Amino acid sequence: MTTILIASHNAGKIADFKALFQSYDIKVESLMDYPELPDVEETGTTFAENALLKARTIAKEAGRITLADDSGLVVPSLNGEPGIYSARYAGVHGDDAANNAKLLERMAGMTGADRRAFFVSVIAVYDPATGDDLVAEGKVRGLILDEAQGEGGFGYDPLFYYPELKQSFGELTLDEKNKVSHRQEALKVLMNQFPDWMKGRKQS
Ligand SMILES: O=P(O)(O)OP(=O)(O)OP(=O)(O)OC[C@H]1O[C@@H](n2cnc3c(O)ncnc32)[C@H](O)[C@@H]1O
Ligand SMILES: [Mg+2]
Repeated sequence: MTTILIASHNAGKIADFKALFQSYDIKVESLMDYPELPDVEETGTTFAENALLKARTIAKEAGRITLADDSGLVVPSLNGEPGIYSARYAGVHGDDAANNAKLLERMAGMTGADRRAFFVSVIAVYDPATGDDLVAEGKVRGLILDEAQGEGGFGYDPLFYYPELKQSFGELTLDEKNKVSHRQEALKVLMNQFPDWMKGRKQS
């Protein structure tokens, strides 16, 4: 079976990809499986720059085709916050509870259309043998709730209300989220546009 390396330490994101890649019959490995690989500092100013930075750095270190996702929540009424800083919005990287609390605080008093938000995922793949890369983007629109709903998912999922299903992402199962999420859309675009890339190449 083909295996793809995902340049991520985020358990929630990795779980999303493991499930998403099942339909392509591709096995997923991540930085959790390779503690010797470095942490990549996200110094880019856009999701795409950071996704490419992570994919390229790890691909070169590992000597393998590598995929990275840079993603986040964008709230237009907060001028795009938390955006590329989503994982470290409240200061500590990966502290979901603190990030969610900060978001609610920043949105206190906002109602109606001001609570609109969207998730973005930019996925980059890099081939260290050729220097080729691929980039694709997905988005999903929703509203930020006044308080958390549901225990599922990760990150901002319990605060992200998805009107089409009348539930928050935190209330959805992994499979339900993976049918509509920004991440599945980005991956679908990537796989449709470049079928040879991951479908055809034999890894490991
Ligand atoms: O860089 P890696 O190691 O992949 O892990 P990370 O958590 O730092 O990942 P990002 O830099 O891409 O930051 C993404 C943040 O955006 C938020 N986020 C992204 N996708 C999400 C999703 O599907 N559900 C909820 N929150 C999400 C969440 O706070 C993530 O930590
Ligand atoms: Mg990160």
